[in-house]
Amino acid sequence: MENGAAPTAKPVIVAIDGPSGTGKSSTSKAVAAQLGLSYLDTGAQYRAITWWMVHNGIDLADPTAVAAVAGKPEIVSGTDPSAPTITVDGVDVAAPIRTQEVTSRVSAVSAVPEVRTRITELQRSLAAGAERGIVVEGRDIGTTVLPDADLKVFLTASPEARAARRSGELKGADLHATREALVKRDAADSSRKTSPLAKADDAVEVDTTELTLAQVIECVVTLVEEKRAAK
Ligand SMILES: Nc1ncnc2c1ncn2[C@@H]1O[C@H](COP(=O)(O)OP(=O)(O)O)[C@@H](O)[C@H]1O
Ligand SMILES: Nc1ccn([C@@H]2O[C@H](COP(=O)(O)OP(=O)(O)O)[C@@H](O)[C@H]2O)c(=O)n1
Repeated sequence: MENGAAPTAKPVIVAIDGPSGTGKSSTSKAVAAQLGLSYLDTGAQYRAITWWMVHNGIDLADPTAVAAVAGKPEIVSGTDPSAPTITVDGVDVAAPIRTQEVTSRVSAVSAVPEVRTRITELQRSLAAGAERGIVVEGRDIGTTVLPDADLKVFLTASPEARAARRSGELKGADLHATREALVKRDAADSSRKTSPLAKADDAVEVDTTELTLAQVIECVVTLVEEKRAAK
């Protein structure tokens, strides 16, 4: 090796998909931080474009109107797992994209093919630029965005466990209402025509219902290390 430098490890690409509240964000951030990889929350990108549409008074019930402006907002994602960021036209939208207003509308916007094409391009370009590799979490990463990922994980959990986790986050939120909203969003995301929420045939499925977050993180880190060793 020239100058005695250690051989550079090949970048590793990890796709983590699954419905809401299965632990994708928490797991992906921790795995990326532990392994020195970049991290991309693709749900935040769909939330950001939805926020921009709401902010600009676009009629979200009209897919043609949404498609017509899909290329307008500039969405920038920071991929450091210890401090992920998201801006739209230079505005920090990390907080406003988590409001109920955005959460209840994001499935309608993310179902529009022109929106998906635009956001998918951004995701592929960020993944290609990640020098050490990246953990990308979402709904269609293993099936559509990065079908050649080194490792694909599909997280699941019972609707009850997922609702309990979510209402724990949204202080005071009604458990039943949270469960209903979550199941409704999953149904919309799974039934859309373009790139629905789905497990890739070659994804490892991990049911997190009875696992602690630490156990899920350990399981995924082990899977990544096995793949890395085999590269
Ligand atoms: N295995 C787990 N057990 C208990 N709580 C969890 C587990 N995984 C994640 N959580 C918690 O559930 C909530 C939702 O997790 P998150 O990672 O945001 O899920 P997702 O990205 O799939 O929507 C967070 O508050 C997180 O700390
Ligand atoms: N790869 C992805 C990621 C998210 N999404 C959309 O974005 C929404 C928000 O995703 P999210 O990951 O922030 O959702 P939560 O897991 O935080 O509830 C989803 O309900 C989908 O409509 C998508 O269509 N494709």
